[in-house]
Amino acid sequence: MKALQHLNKYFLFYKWPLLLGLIITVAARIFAVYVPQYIGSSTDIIKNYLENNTTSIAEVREALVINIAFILGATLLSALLTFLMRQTFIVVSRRIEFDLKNEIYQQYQNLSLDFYKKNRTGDLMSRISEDVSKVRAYLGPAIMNTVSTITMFIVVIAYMISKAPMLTLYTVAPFPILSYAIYKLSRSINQRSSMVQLYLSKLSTFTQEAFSGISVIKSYGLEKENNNSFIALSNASKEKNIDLVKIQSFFFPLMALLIGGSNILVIFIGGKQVINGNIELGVVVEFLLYVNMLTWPVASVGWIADMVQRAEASQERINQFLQEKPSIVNKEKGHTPIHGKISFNNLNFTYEDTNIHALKNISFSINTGETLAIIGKTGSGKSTILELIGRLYDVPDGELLIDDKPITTFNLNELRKAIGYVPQDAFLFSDSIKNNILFGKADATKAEMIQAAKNAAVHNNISNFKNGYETVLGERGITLSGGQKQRVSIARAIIKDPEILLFDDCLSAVDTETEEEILNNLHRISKNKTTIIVSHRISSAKNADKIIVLEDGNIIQQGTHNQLINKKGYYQELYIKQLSEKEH
Ligand SMILES: Nc1ncnc2c1ncn2[C@@H]1O[C@H](COP(=O)(O)OP(=O)(O)OP(=O)(O)O)[C@@H](O)[C@H]1O
Repeated sequence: MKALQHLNKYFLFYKWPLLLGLIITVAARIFAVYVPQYIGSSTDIIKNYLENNTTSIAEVREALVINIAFILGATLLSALLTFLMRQTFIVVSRRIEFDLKNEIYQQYQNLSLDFYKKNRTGDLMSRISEDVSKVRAYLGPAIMNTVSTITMFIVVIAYMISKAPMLTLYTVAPFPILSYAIYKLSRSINQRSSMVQLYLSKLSTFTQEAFSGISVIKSYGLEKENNNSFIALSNASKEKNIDLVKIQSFFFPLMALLIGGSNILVIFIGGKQVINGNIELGVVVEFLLYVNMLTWPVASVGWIADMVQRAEASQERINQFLQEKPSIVNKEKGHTPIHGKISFNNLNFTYEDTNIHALKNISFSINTGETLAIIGKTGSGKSTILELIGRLYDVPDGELLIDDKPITTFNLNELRKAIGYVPQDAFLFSDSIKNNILFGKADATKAEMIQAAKNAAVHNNISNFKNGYETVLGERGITLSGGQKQRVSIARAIIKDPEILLFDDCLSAVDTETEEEILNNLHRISKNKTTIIVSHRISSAKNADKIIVLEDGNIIQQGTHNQLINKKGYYQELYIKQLSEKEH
């Protein structure tokens, strides 16, 4: 139960509704207990009338009517209170579920990039959905049923003992067996339903992949093979479902068997006591009703025990993530204005997970308002430089200075607000183009949005869509071409009007003419900004104030375009190669 202690703060927060729920539950159960008493008493009234005939039929009728009125009243009150009981406990459990999901999501947002590298997306999703659901089952049904069962037990058993102690003993004797049997059965059912869930998620992952990659499947003519794989998976899933149904079918027969056993005991032992004159017939009737009334709570002890165990395991998984500390810590909460000078001094960087030494003894500097181009073969460390400037990773070896101060001395939020970053794989949300651009600045005006799109040379494309900026992208909407995606992503960075602009090979999918147009626009709007352009193309780099050439994590050349084309080396070779490609 240690992991579940995390939920205590929520219990404390919702203590009043929970206390109310407790009072209501106790009251509901007390009223429910009255019903068998009146039924038992009515049986005795009829029995006495039939045996002795001392009372008149009018008196019997009157006594029965009073009893029926009490039965009705107690049932109605108990039903009303049971309704309120659910309203309090279940509603509180839903509220805590909501709070817990928010807590987890907020933690996900705070955690650094390395956390996402270490953990699979499916795992992140299942902890915030399935695990929270299991914890919710503990918060709602489990606690509600526990309170209800305990109350019912105390009230009913105390009453039964006061009426017929021996008969009570015989009546409750099979209960532990019932609880244990249901516990075992619930465990088995839950294990099997976990398997069913697992196969369900395998099936949905499979179909999702198949649909996303449908063009590959079709172009390779693999429809049949794909279909067969689906059938195999689907069959396995069906088997798991059948396994579950088999064990589920035991549930109600087992309950019926155990209730039947208890009923027989009550009739047998109670009947003997009635014959001996120890108790009235009405008591046997009452006990029969109590047995049936207690069966579900008794069964639920086993069910709840399993539910709590599962909730405990789930909460443990949730706590694991909640206790993770972000590897990038914001030490500075105050205002730290950024101008945009960036310096790397003897910087080394190794990715912890792969142990790849991505940057080796890197030193360069770029002043506010200047443009730096980074050229280099694939895997040479270009993106890593940009990620370090965005402080997606911290640098253990060497210096990374912004405005001549260590990057860690800046308020992390302000640093990231000061950066407009266009990643290599332009990611757009399944939302309208407008919202995708405004992601960079939520309160931007329409004119600002259009200007950003014009600067990114994508305004004309967007205007040609039927719904213009309202065009929805992604699964529900249209698919943009690679170049269009890149340009919307550039517009998103530009609209932010940041001090530092980082472009990671984001012009690779646009033609050279459009590239030229965007670069000219950037040159105009980034006069006071620091701009870094990562590219494989000389055309993107040639106008930069400074160019560095990377190879295998080392700076192998640096200078201006004119200096570098006149020096033997990678840049000159690339220049000649791309020049001749252009001419052909
Ligand atoms: N998140 C990561 N975790 C581990 N290793 C990484 C990670 N990102 C990059 N690397 C490795 O670091 C090296 C440099 O990668 P980087 O992405 O910086 O190169 P790049 O020059 O931008 O390449 P490209 O032009 O293909 O984008 C590569 O060997 C790469 O495999």
